[in-house]
Amino acid sequence: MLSLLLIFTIIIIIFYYKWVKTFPPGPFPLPIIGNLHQLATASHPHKRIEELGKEYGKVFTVFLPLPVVVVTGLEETREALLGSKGDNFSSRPDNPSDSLFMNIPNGGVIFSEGKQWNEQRAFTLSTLRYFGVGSQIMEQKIISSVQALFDHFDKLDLSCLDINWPVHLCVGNVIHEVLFGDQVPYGKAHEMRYFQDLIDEAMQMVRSRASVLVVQALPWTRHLPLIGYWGYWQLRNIALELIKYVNEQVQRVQEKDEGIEENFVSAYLREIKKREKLEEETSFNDGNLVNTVTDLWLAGMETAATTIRWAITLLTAHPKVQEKLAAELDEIVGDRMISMSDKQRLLYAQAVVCEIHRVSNVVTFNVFHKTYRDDTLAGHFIPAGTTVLPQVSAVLDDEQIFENAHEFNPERFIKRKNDGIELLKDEMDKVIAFSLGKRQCAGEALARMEVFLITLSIVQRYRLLPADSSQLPKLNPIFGILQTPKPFEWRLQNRKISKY
Ligand code: HEM
Repeated sequence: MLSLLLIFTIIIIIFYYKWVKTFPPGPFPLPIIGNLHQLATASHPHKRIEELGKEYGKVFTVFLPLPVVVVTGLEETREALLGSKGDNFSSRPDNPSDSLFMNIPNGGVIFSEGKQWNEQRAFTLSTLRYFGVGSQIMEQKIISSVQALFDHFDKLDLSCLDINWPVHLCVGNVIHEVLFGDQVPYGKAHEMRYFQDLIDEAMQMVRSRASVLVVQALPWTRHLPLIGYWGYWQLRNIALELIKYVNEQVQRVQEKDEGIEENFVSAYLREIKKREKLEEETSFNDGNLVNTVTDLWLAGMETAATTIRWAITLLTAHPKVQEKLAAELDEIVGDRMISMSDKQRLLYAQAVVCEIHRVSNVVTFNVFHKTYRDDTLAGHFIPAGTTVLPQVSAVLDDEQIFENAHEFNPERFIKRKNDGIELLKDEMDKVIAFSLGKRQCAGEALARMEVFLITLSIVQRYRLLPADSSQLPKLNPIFGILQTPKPFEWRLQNRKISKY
């Protein structure tokens, strides 16, 4: 009996390693746990992934314990996500931690796939455009949020303050207005503050708990006591609270509360009615409305706000870059409000903002993709249904692409000539912070406008200094779902009295 069991186990192991060989090579996996032991014990799993990329090439497989094909090279990411293969690499795997924020199965736009995703994404992009993303209408919304931030600063002691929360609310208000039609005044933002703290708590849990990784790898463990609670249900409860807030906002729009302008939710409600009349199968319904809006609210607030916090941190740590940037703003914009139409003349600012996106590198792990059918990548066979991780953070950090990648150096995107400077557009295109192709960030145009206008408006108005002049901000990040800067205390010095 024992020898039969042994033979059976050996056969299973032989088949396991034959199956392992059908994927691109990577670190040696163990049966059952794959490479989990190598990643779960790393203090920063996404950095460990980057290191593996150096060992095994730009396309390799880690078993968690199911295979994940990791792509860490720029050319390989372009091959997978752009051109003829782009469609095939655009599906999403069904993963319990990715569905934490789902209100209905396959709901929303970030983690859904197939026809439902197609419909939600197309509607999201066209509605964001309709509400002015990429035009002066959105510019006005952003500037009015910046103005509210400055009015708030005017009431504070600027000799020592933590700008984290005010900046979050400034960015949060832009997406709040797009989605729900109004902004939240600084004096009445207790509820938003509560949700911000809740999101921070969730990020902290994901960062510090091995149980989260265990549930992600072995979804059935979420039904076990303790591991399930720590690794899934506690996070799910936070997600449900956030979904409940979005639900209340949707109701406010439905009941047409006073002061609410035309917004994403009202456009979505109209779309539901339109599709009902057509009597065709559709993913537009109340459940998906809440799901898509939750996706946009969370993705739209956290990533852009964190990038702007990085901008402020990096510019404080690099006073020469800050002063050069302020000088360009003085020369080209002067005292008036900055506008997107200034962008083409603000060449140094463009290089600085591009370097901010690269160095802040906020998305630690990209969202998983999945292939629909068999394919190849960099000469490797990739079977249908394989989970693929286009690890954009590894590209932004790659020393072979960006010399001295760990340094904040906007000059890398600039060619100096006798009569001025020229931007190195091909180099800037390598900063793929928003990923590429069919799944490329749906809020990219909005995020770029926010980071550009908010960062530059702050530098135009204030000199960013450390509250304690003997201490510059530390640049080693806190790793979590996002890579965030460490808390810091600032002194803001008015460069001049603003005229707007
Ligand atoms: C600096 C800020 C931002 C960064 C760095 C960023 C980055 C990303 C990345 C890396 C992805 C995953 C792409 C992939 O699957 O390969 C993504 C997806 C997404 N982002 Fe952003 N994002 C930012 C801001 C925003 C904003 C402001 C919004 C909303 C208005 C937004 C909405 C989305 C959505 C809806 C998706 C899912 C797209 C899909 O699966 O079709 N993001 N973003």
